[in-house]
Amino acid sequence: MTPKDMMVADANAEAMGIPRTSLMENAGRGLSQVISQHKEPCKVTIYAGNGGNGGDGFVAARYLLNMGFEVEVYLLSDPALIKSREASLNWEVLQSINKGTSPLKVEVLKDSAYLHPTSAEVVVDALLGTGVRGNLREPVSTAVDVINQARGLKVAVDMPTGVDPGSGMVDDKAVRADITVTFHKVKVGLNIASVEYVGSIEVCDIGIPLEAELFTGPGDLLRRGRRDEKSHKGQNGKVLVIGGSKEYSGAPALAALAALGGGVDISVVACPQELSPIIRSYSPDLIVHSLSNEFLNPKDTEELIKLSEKFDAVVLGCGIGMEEETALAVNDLVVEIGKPMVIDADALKMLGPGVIPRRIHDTVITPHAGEFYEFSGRTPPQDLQDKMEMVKEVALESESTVLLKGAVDIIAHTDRIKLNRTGNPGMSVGGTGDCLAGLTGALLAQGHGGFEAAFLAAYINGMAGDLAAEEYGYNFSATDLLSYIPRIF
Ligand SMILES: NC(=O)C1=CN([C@@H]2O[C@H](COP(=O)(O)OP(=O)(O)OC[C@H]3O[C@@H](n4cnc5c(N)ncnc54)[C@H](O)[C@@H]3O)[C@@H](O)[C@H]2O)[C@H](O)CC1
Ligand SMILES: [K+]
Repeated sequence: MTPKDMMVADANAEAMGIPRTSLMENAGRGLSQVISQHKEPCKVTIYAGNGGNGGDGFVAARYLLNMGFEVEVYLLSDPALIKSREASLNWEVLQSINKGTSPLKVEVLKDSAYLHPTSAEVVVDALLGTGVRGNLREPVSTAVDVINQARGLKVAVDMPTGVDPGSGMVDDKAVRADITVTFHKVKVGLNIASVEYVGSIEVCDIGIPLEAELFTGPGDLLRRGRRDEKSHKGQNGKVLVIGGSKEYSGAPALAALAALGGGVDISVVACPQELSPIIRSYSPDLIVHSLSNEFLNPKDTEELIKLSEKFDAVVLGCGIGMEEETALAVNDLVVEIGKPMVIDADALKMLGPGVIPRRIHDTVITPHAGEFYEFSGRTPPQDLQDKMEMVKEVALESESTVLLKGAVDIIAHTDRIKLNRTGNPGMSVGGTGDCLAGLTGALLAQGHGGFEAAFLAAYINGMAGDLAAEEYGYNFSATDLLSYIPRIF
């Protein structure tokens, strides 16, 4: 997993009720167990940084003492600069252990000049883990040299300090560990980095449940990038919504407004001519592009393909209707539009098999069970596991991300799968699916890949529905839901 995946899993676990102190406790205890499996009680030196990695070291020190080890802990930072509450708490615990009765030495080394070689039989690198940024600064940098010069067994906590947890690259120098004890899952950088740094890898379970990764949670919002402080118009995404028909003028408008709630700078509805004054009248925030006729048809395709070039993502299908000519246009547009695309509602029923695989850009399809059947010819089974398998198969066959909407949304792409359980029975009201499609388009336009855009949109849309339900019970409309979307961000 990437460092970001780890941050998300951690935050989702916390939202599930598992305190960060428990995760750190499990990490430190796991680390001490690995050490005790390799060495009889002896002298251990722990070099600790001011982040969570150092915190794991503080916890391990406590367990090692209980096992009969002699422990010295060097904190390479001002204790006032310890980053997290859980690391601070564990630092305080070390202060309260009686140095007279326990073979423990704790020292603060703010300056590399005070670092000396260690003769300990085990040397622990608890300097930096997944929170490392940029080149190693002092005194951490010198501490890496001291660890590498030591003769004892070198144990790295989570990552050898100096190895980038995402890329596995070593810029200047890194700890050359004999063993790396990593938590929950192997970080991608460990798999890429040379074995001379990583040594042998031991994965330690710290009690993060499967659900913290399988289900979306508030931690997933950490996947969003920061908005550029000097943003100019258009930089945060432009979405084109193609939809609308005689019966359905609200659907494309809801999708376009949801895209604005999702943070894009520009959201345009392209709709049949006779609808455009109606859609314009809904909101001054919407830009409306008139097409030729009373329904989408092949006469419009060339114009739409050209228009789409100005956008970052396209949402196709909301309220588009079921005219035969519309189906012809939809089949062309899916293949010819060279942008990430969300395909929703009626458009899904019109696609011939194998049309989507001819696209080169990310595609997300957002069917409910009925549309899923019309698109794939398969009825989603009741059993969740079986349903997950089926969604995965359809995602593979259609070379797209499939977001099957339901009480539990299932989102699949290649071998990846996510479940989303935000939302409530009030969301069976018409239009909430259009909001979801528009939101997904917004996230695609902002650079998220199809899979991530889809599961984030499902989470956010459901959360917005849950806020609406808090206010109105289940008697809310899609317009009510819309107004809550920005709050979730
Ligand atoms: N993710 C989990 O579920 C758990 C993680 N644990 C451990 O915590 C670390 C991640 O903690 P974090 O505080 O985010 O990061 P670091 O410990 O790596 O420290 C960041 C800290 O270090 C300083 N710093 C950053 N870059 C540099 C640099 N180039 N030179 C010098 N100093 C640097 C800066 O002050 C940062 O704030 C994870 O790896 C696990 O070991 C848990 O305890 C268990 C749960
Ligand atoms: K480390």
